[in-house]
Amino acid sequence: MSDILRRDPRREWIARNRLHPEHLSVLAELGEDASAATEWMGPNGVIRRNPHAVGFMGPNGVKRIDRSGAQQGGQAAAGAAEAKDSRRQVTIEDPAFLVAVVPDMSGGRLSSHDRDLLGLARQLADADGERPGAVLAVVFGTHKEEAFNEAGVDRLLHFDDGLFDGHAPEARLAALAVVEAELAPSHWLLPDSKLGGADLGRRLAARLQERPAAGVWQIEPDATTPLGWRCTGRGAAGTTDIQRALPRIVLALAECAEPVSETRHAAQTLALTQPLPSLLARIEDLGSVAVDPAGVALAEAEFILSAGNGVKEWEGFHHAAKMLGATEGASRVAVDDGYMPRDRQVGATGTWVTARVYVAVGISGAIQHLQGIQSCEKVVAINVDPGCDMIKRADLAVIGDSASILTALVEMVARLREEKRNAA
Ligand SMILES: Cc1cc2nc3c(=O)[nH]c(=O)nc-3n(C[C@H](O)[C@H](O)[C@H](O)COP(=O)(O)OP(=O)(O)OC[C@H]3O[C@@H](n4cnc5c(N)ncnc54)[C@H](O)[C@@H]3O)c2cc1C
Repeated sequence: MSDILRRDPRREWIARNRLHPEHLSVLAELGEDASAATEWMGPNGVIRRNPHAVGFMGPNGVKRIDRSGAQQGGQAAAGAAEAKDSRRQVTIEDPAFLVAVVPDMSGGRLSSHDRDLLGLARQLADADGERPGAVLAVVFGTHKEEAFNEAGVDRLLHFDDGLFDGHAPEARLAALAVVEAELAPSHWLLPDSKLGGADLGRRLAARLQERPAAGVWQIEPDATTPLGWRCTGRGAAGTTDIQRALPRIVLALAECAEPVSETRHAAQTLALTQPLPSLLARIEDLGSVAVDPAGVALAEAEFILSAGNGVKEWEGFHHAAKMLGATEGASRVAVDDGYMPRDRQVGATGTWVTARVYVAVGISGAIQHLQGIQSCEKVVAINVDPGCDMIKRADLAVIGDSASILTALVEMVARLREEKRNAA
C-alpha cells in the first residue's frame, strides 16, 4: 500500500465546524477527547486548532472564558508541550542539493530574522518531493543556540575558531569561499540586516562575481526562470517592489517566510575536508565598547524596561533599570504625567521598538502601545491585573505590585552577582 497521506477534506471540515452534527464523533475519531480538544494533528501532519474549545460552561449554560490567565497559561503550557511532541521528524539522508543559510546569530542565538530565513530556505529545499534538498546553516564564532533542528536546519557547519568572533568579515568571507568550492550550494541566503548579513552577503556576491537579489521578502516558483523561482524585493530605496528571477545569492528581509514550526530536522554536523586559507586580515575588531543603556536610542535597544501608569515608585524603577542594564521606555500616560521624557515613549505615536526582551511594568497594553512592541522577541509583563491585554500579549507574566516585584528582582540580581563574584 502506498504510504502517501490521503486527505479527507470533508472530515477535516467537520472537525473544524463545531456546529456540524458529526463534529464530536469526528474529533473523537481523530483521537482526541472532543470536549477538551484544542489541538489535533491533521492528516498531512499540520496541527489544527479549535479556538472554540477554550473556556468552560458557566452554571447557566453560557460559555465563559477564564481571563484570570490560569486557564490560558495552563493551556499554553500544555499546548507548547504537545506542539513540541507533535513535530514531525524529517531526515534527509542524501540531499539532491544544499541551500546554504548564513544566520546573523546576534547575541549567539538565531534571531527571528534568521528563523524567517531558514523558513525561506525550506521552501527552496522542499519544493520537489522527489528531489529533496537540505538546508545547511553556516555559523561563525561561539553561540548558545540549541534548537537548530527545530528551526529547520538539516546540516550544520560551525566555524568556532576565535578568528571568526566579533566583526571579522574577511575571515568569514574566506570560509564561505571554501564552502562554495567544496559544497557548491544551489543558493546562498543571508539576512539583509545591519547585524552583519547585509555586508557579508554583498561581499560574497562580489567574491563569487554573481549579482545578488537584495531586500527580498517573497519567493515564488516560476518555471520560466533559470533556477525555477522568481523573487520580489524592495527597490528604489524601499519605495517600490522589484520582481526578478531568483539568483543564487539572496539577501532577504525579516518576515520573508514563515519560520519552521511543525517539523524537526537532523541538524547533523558537517566538517570541511579542505583547510581554511591563512589570512592577513586588514580589519581588526577591538571589541565592543560598553555604553550606558540609558543613552541607547529606544529603537536600537536590545533590552527595555518600560514603565506605565502602574509604576508608583519611580526611584525604584530607575534603580531597577540601572541594576539590570536595561534601557528605559514608557507608556504615553507615564510621559504625559511628566515622569518620563517624551523620547522614551513606546508605541504608535512614540518609538516602535525591536528589543529582544521588553519588560512592561504596570502597562495595560492599549492597542497603540502594543503596536510599538510587535517586533519584540520576548515580552514580560508585570501587572496587578491578570486579565489585561499586556498579560495576554506577554510570553511571561508576573502578577503583582510593580514596586515589590522590581525590588525582589533587584535583590535577586544582586545576590546572583555576589555569588558569582565569590565563586570567581
Ligand atoms: C491617538 C492616540 C495615540 C496613542 N499613542 C500611544 C503611544 O504611542 N504609546 C502609548 O503607550 N499609549 C498611546 N496612547 C494611549 C493609550 O491609548 C493608553 O492610554 C496608554 O497606553 C495607557 O498607558 P498605561 O498602560 O501606562 O496606563 P493604564 O491604561 O492606566 O494602565 C495601567 C496599568 O497598570 C496596572 N497597575 C496599576 N497599579 C499597579 C501596580 N501597583 N503594580 C503593577 N501594575 C499596576 C493596571 O492594572 C493597568 O493595567 C495613544 C492614545 C491615542 C488616542
